[in-house]
Amino acid sequence: PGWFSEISSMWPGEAHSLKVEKILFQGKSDYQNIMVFQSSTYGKVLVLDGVIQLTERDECAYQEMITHLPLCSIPNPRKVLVIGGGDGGVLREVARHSSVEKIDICEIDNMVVDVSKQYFPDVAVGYEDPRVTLHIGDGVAFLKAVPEGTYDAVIVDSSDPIGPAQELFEKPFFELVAKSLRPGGVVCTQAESIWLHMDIIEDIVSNCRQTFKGSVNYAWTTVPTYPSGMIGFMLCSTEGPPVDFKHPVNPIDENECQKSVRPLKFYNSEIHAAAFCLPSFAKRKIGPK
Ligand SMILES: NCCCN[C@H]1CC[C@H](NCCCN)CC1
Repeated sequence: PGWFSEISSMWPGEAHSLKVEKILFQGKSDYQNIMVFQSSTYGKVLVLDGVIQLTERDECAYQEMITHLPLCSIPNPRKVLVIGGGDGGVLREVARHSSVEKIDICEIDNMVVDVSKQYFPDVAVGYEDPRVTLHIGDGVAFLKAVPEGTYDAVIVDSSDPIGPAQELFEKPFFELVAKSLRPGGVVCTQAESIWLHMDIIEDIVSNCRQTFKGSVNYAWTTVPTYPSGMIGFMLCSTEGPPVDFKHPVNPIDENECQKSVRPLKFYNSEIHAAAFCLPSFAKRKIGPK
């Protein structure tokens, strides 16, 4: 009874609110405050330090796009690394790709994993796949220990630059990601909103263009419960076999009902291509040169 409002200095002067039926969990990990509540119209909601991470109703848009934009852009992804993504939703989506043999995930906060398994079983189902290995720790330290050229794809499913994920938006991290990828390997990172954080995005694009010598593209999707109703992604590839992110070479059929979980709710090949179309104000600043 009452309302949750997502008030943050990262989006001054605005706040998205959700009607609360019941608070289900409140706790504090070594890194952040964690809350779960039952909303009236978006299912259960996961909140970290007052910022909405996912809701049962619209998490499909984010988890499917951040996963299939990179994985459908290369012919045969085999080894995949997820940085962050402790809720398990990205793992659920990576598991749809039968070519994948190994899925490593490095999440800094074990409480996020435990809370997701308890309150969001349809999201945390990703942990049940036998190809998954969970590493609890800092993504930068993990990448420093990874042999060069290990992964075909890296997915950086982070929270926002204020908090534990701060370093995942800086150049040294992008350089470590580039080293961990094989030639023609791909990375997809959570890349904020062009309505709210164009300055941050310009820095990210600049750092990526210096670090990834293949292609660098910004894509986006709608997520009703993220501020400004959308979220972007940086799609980059390392030097090597060229990657054309706008044309998925490895399509995943939205009706393909593999042994794994439910059919895709959001992603398909048309929306993959459309995701790279930018409004003019954004094209000028972060569009292809
Ligand atoms: N697996 C879901 C994790 C969600 N990642 C992020 C959670 C915070 C959210 N803030 C949006 C801020 C405005 N761009 C972005 C996605």
